[in-house]
Amino acid sequence: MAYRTAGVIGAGAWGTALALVCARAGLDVILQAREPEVVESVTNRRINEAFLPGVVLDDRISVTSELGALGVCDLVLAVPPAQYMRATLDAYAPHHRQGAPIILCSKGIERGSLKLMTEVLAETIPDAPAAVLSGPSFAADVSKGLPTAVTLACEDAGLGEALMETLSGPGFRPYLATDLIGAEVGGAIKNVLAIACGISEGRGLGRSAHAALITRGFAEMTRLGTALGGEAATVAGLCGLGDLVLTCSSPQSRNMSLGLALGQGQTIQQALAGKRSVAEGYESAPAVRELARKVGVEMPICEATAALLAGETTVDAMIEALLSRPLKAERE
Ligand SMILES: NC(=O)C1=CN([C@@H]2O[C@H](COP(=O)(O)OP(=O)(O)OC[C@H]3O[C@@H](n4cnc5c(N)ncnc54)[C@H](OP(=O)(O)O)[C@@H]3O)[C@@H](O)[C@H]2O)C=CC1
Ligand SMILES: O=C(CO)COP(=O)(O)O
Repeated sequence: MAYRTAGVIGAGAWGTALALVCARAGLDVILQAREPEVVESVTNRRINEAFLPGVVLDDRISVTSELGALGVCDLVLAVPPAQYMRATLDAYAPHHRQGAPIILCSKGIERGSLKLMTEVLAETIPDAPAAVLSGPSFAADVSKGLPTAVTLACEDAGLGEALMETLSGPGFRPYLATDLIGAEVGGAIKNVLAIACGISEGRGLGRSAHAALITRGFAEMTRLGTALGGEAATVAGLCGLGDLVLTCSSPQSRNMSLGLALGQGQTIQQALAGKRSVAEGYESAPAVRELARKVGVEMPICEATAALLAGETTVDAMIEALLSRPLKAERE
């Protein structure tokens, strides 16, 4: 089918950047924002001052506070912070147009249930065809039209191909996958690892430690992804390794910059004070730790980061604990 109208749920930086991607691909877009201030800013000034300042939005994008307005959409991108995905989809469910695919674009694991976003979707809007869009993609870069490549995962390869073609544009290249789990795990875990890399950077541990954290972190991500039924090859793609490299390498990342602040000696309260934007690694870390334990997967970097974020340890004790772990074979 030809998709004409896209709905975007969540007008944070990423939802707004993805609305631009859809508009540039020739779709009419309805962007749903929870906050009246965002609706006002987009309606009257054509910018999202709160979450993506300085970027003029395409005329094809209209904004609404009403989830019900998305009932006419041929496809929907869900982009709230992961911990709000369930409540958001529950509220949207009665309005959803039968058969319209939902592309999950948030990166995280639900606390409490320890569920991935596709599982949350299956429990809230069970009939909706699901896809996952994830990869190295800063909203600021994408909104400027800078070249970006992401993974688009969909179990129905035909639908995935249609979505890939619909969303692609000169600066935006989705690559197709069929493994939803691998795609989701990569995006969720890289945020926790980026906090760890930020801590290392903030503490001045050097580039060698940074490379070691990325590599051993990637091993953790792969172990969890495969234990949950995902494929190692997916985790090694844009949605996993690609996003890990991006997020761990740039203070432009909210997660890495949170880690930087912690490594430089700020408390968590100080590091998060006054921030409206979400650091998903902080939000998902307890769920990642619990899930790893539940499925019996060793994830020492994520465990240590979760412990620090929970106030159970200090930066120095965290580093000491990681460096004094028993020596072992690299492939274990
Ligand atoms: N920013 C980026 O570069 C990228 C972000 N992502 C992912 O996209 C997701 C959204 O992040 P991002 O757009 O950056 O978010 P931002 O930090 O820019 O904005 C915060 C978002 O939280 C929403 N929000 C706040 N409180 C609630 C609530 N109670 N219920 C529902 N929504 C709420 C806001 O919605 P509202 O405006 O309606 O208040 C807004 O969309 C995250 O999972 C993130 O990891 C993925 C790739 C890139
Ligand atoms: O997911 C992202 C880039 O792919 C954005 O990372 P941050 O949420 O850490 O800013």
